[in-house]
Amino acid sequence: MATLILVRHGQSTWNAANRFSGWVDVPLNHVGRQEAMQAAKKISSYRIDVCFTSLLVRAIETTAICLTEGTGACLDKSPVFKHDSDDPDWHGWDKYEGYIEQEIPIFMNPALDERHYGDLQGFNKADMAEKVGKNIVHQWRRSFDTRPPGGESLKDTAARTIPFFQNRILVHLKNGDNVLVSAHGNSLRSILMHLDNLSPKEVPHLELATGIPIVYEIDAEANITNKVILD
Ligand SMILES: O=C(O)[C@@H](CO)OP(=O)(O)O
Repeated sequence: MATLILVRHGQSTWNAANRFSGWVDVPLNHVGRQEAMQAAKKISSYRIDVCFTSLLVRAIETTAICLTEGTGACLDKSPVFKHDSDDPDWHGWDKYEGYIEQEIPIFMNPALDERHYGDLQGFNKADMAEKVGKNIVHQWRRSFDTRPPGGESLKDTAARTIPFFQNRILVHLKNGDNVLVSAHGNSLRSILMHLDNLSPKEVPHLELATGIPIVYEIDAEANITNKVILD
């Protein structure tokens, strides 16, 4: 038996500004770091053996905060990877009581990057809906096989996330390793569609909140025996 924890990164600066992000490497904002902290507390009772995340800092930073076991490490210093090195208060993780003894591998892979939003990246979602129509924007954002202009559909995203899940993540779960995956709204929607066996008609209704862990219990034959959303 193994545990798979999926968590969408905390709120980013462009989530707060309602802008299409995609592959634009925007960081968490203060709310997002607090959300990641809350996620860390919620999952602190689980042993994490291995992590997978994307190459985008909002997911990487969420992973790091999730591994602090809810101690609050690094919160006031984030963006944790861009702290001011001559900051007199900063001297690394050992400053925090939540220092983790266990070494946990973190694999960062572009297969888990958010869906590419093509020509929409950077634009405000409400403005775009005003310009081209709410239904078209909803199709771009939530349908399975409608591509945003110059971008990826959810189907395109699944074409990279599902093979990665099957070839790189599932092997750990079958070995009994507990896995944390911190990624993005749509890269995770494509994985949940696979795990929950959702149809292309059902998946447009699937929404993932920022920073809310979704926990699956998986047996040695890779069957899902339980699912819980820690909201
Ligand atoms: O802008 C994005 O990259 C995504 C996730 O934030 O937005 P949406 O939820 O609209 O697909």
